[in-house]
Amino acid sequence: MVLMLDSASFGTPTEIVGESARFRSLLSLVERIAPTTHTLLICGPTGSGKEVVARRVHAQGLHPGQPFVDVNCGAIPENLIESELFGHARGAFTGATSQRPGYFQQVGRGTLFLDEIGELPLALQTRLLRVLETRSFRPIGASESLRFEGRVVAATHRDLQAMVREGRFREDLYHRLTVFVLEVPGLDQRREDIPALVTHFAARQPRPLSFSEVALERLRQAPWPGHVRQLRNLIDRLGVLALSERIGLAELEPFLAPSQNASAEQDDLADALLALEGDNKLQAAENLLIDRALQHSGGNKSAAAQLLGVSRKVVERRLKSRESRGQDAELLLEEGRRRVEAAEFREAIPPLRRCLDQLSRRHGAHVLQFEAYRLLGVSLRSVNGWLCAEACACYEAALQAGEGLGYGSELASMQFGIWVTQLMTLELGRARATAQDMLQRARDLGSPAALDEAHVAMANTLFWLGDCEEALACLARGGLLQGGEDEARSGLQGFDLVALALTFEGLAAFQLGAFARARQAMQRLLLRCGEDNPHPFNRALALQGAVWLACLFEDRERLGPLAADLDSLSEQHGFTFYRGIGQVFRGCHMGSLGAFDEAERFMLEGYQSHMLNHGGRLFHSFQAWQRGELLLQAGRPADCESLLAHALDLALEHQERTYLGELQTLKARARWAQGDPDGAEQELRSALSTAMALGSVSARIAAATQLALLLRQTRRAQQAAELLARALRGVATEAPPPSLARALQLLAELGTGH
Ligand SMILES: Nc1ncnc2c1ncn2[C@@H]1O[C@H](COP(=O)(O)OP(=O)(O)OP(=O)(O)O)[C@@H](O)[C@H]1O
Repeated sequence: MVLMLDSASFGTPTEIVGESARFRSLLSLVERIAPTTHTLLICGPTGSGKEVVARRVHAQGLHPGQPFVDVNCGAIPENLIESELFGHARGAFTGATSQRPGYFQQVGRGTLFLDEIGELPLALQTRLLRVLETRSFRPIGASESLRFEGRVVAATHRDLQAMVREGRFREDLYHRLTVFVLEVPGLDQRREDIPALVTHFAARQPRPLSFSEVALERLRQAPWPGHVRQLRNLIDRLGVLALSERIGLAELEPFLAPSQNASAEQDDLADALLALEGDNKLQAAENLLIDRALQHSGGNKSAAAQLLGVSRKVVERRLKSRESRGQDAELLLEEGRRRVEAAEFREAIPPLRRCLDQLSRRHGAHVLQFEAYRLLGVSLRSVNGWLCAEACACYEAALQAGEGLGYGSELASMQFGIWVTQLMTLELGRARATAQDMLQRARDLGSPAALDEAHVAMANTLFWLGDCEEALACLARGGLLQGGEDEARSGLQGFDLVALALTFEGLAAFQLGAFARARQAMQRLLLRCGEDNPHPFNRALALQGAVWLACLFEDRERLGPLAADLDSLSEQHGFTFYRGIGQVFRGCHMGSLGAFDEAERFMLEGYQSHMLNHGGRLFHSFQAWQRGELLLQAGRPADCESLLAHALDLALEHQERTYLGELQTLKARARWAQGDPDGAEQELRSALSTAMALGSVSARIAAATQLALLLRQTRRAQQAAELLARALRGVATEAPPPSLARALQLLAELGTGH
């Protein structure tokens, strides 16, 4: 840890060199952000100049006369870091003989530079977040909180986003820190700056050096994996050791070649150490060294200590502290498990986080790590809902730790949890990859329950990706289409997989124009919706499928009661997502009765409060289609068009293709209603080709019907008849939905010249 309150800290601008376009644009960003109080994150490779930039921010900030406190989060021993940051009251713990102000207090209104923020243990990340949110902190053992008046500038050379995904960095803290991010480019990104930097460092030598053009060029071309710091070190060495003050290629080469080889080897070694498991690489490297020395010495501690160049006592102390850390981790895990078993999920989170912190420094602790990540994932999910990204990251970490430990079905369950989150957040590409892994895992396990679940997951994902034919084929491959009325297949999670399979069978069949089959699926779902279904969640699943199909078939009589039933059942049992679906369909029903305002209110409430606010975006295209329809009918075509434009963007961005044709058709109708038939015609033609490309018969019927109406209105009845006839060719007319009946009616009218 370095604590610096040097002269540069109090307003003297730190010299900073760099003329390249990339560096100049960084400096101009600094100039704009510095005189604010925003928290900043500075990213860039080690030695690129992150601290120099932080000092520049301070110097150009609102309080350059206040302290600049430099804290290296990776270098403070973990047991001291809390008291170093927050300070402590007298007697707060053994050895706290006097009160001590922490850095948050020492910094006053100045800048607290948290270097290597990625090394901060999870428990302290939580505390830091709280300080940033409340602008106050409480020293250990103190009764009163103090106000934090300074500014936090954090820096890291790590990929914090990846750490968030791995559950090693808190997502909420990440978002708090990344409102403003300054990227310091590595030296390889701005070689133009090398000559100026060389001149700058050369001038600071006891004997100022000068460089020949070729020598400068050689330096410009050389690799600089240690960036500016490595360059500065080289010039410093030249300053002391070069025989002449004028540096040509001959003087330079001996310093460059061997030192670069040596430093490259050291870099390789350091990189290998940085790739060790766990958060605290220093601790991991130390463990590795001690273990290796003990191996060489055949377990003799004195001989190992000699190899390490320390006393035997040091080796013993380190081994002991490692042992006690291990015991702590087991106790913490035990406490976490007890809490989870007592459904005290919120209380289970802190001990589990601490446990994982400790385990991260231990090798081969996969069993404990698996269990701790699993329990933490369960707890986070219970507290924050299905869409909690941190919970998902915990499941992913558990999956990694548990691989090869023989926890087959537990891992499959966790993978299902990950898939649900990916699906709900519309990461459809990743959801498909996860479903694929689930299929493979289920086959390896030889578990029919896991296999059923994986097939349903894959079919569901394929449906949203717009591949309805493949979704049906997948259900068939999984043997999920032949089930009788009372068939019960519940997978590993205990859900009614038959209800889900019927839902996606019905929806996919509808899109493919197999309307009789879709109606049959709806009938079978209706049988599972009744009050006699003893499992509320399974009832909600069946209701969801039935109400959705009733809406597609414009079956008003069923739509209203089913939607109300789904809404109240979900409210009663806290099924947030299904509550949202219930309300959207209630809106659809009210819209069909002409109660537009109330319908819109229900739809907005359903989608925004119960889905979007919880991070769920699935169902977005369907609800936008229905809400757009409502706006159009209510005489608000401009609102309809802008809603649809946004919905189309989002759907395309996420590959959510199922309802693309419907969205495009509706957008075209909105344009037509605003007096732009040419624009509408173009859009309808494009909707028609989208529907063809996706193989969506229902979207094809909708687009062709509208286009035929438009052509008829613009005196091209012949063309209209041909186009519609072509579009309807081969469509099965058995049990048609009203949309097909209307299309057939129009075709008949066009044929008879009406
Ligand atoms: N643009 C610059 N102008 C002048 N000196 C610089 C510049 N960038 C870096 N330096 C010098 O290079 C050395 C390394 O810079 P600094 O400590 O800011 O890097 P860093 O990215 O914070 O490194 P780390 O990730 O290891 O903390 C320092 O001696 C600093 O003075």
